[in-house]
Amino acid sequence: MIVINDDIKNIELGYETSIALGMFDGLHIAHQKIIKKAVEWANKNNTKSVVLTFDKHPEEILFNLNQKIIMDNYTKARLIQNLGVDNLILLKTDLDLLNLDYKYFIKFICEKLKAKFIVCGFDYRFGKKAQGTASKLIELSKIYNYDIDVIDEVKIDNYKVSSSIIREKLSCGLIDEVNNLLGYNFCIYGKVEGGNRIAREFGYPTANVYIDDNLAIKNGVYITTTIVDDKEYKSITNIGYKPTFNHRGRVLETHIFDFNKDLYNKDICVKFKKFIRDEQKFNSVSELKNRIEKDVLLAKNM
Ligand SMILES: Cc1cc2nc3c(=O)[nH]c(=O)nc-3n(C[C@H](O)[C@H](O)[C@H](O)COP(=O)(O)O)c2cc1C
Ligand SMILES: Nc1ncnc2c1ncn2[C@@H]1O[C@H](COP(=O)(O)OP(=O)(O)O)[C@@H](O)[C@H]1O
Repeated sequence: MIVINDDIKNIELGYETSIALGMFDGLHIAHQKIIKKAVEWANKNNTKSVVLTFDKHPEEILFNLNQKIIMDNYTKARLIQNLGVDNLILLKTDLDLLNLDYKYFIKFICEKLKAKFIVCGFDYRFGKKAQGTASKLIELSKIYNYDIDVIDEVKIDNYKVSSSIIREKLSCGLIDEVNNLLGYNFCIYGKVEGGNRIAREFGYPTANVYIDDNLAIKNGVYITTTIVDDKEYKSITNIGYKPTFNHRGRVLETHIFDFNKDLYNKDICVKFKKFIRDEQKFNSVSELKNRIEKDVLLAKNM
């Protein structure tokens, strides 16, 4: 998959495309439905599939909010790649982009990205003051000569599947419900970096991945599995700031069961199954070690 992260003015593709439009935070089942349509159309019509999205949440820029997100762009890109997409375009998101007239945005999609098929969700909005809508895309399809599909609201157990509901549930540690709405196990992809090398001394080495402060996931300890080199292992994972050590920066730390290999610089994927407890400040390393022992026992027996 080719990933383009640039200013809209600099982007142009040299072939006809089938385009999925959306923010796609979480890649939940409705998002997957939209993207799969674009991939199917591209395969049938011998064009390339494109996911066109923003590199930052528009609300963060428009309202200067510290907008919580389900996943970072790295994880999003890996999941989109797994759906068989040819190109991921992450538009550089600033006020200039968000203030573009919606007609300019459609012109860009048709002329620079050479869209022959466009698919989006029923509530997709774009352009200045969110004036661009699915019905405007339908209207303009005759002028620009592209096919269009608009995906209806998807519901599970009477819940509307939406990124904001998933964010809310993630921030409460409700992983079962999150996984149900996503249609897969919530996961974080990242590269393993070095830490303080304390954990191996007390018997629980942890692969460290530094993560965004604005990821919605609740800090704490989770039962997980970790994928290393395409193999999936059982694991236990802490997310947070390691208050026992006055650590700076938010980190995901995963201890993989029955595993003993160097993981530095490796790309891993941690899949979340269940929240066990909040992260705590312990008075000593031995208290922390005792608690981790209990967590591990619990995780192994589940
Ligand atoms: C299962 C598990 C639970 C953890 N719980 C906490 C916790 O409650 N509080 C805390 O400060 N650190 C917690 N940690 C993180 C440890 O502090 C961390 O692994 C240790 O400081 C070693 O860091 P290092 O990888 O930089 O050597 C936990 C780690 C694991 C694997
Ligand atoms: N079972 C395991 N789970 C996680 N990491 C492991 C495991 N076995 C070996 N390792 C290696 O040990 C490193 C973690 O050890 P640790 O003492 O916590 O060091 P650091 O502080 O640099 O993370 C991992 O990055 C990985 O390279």
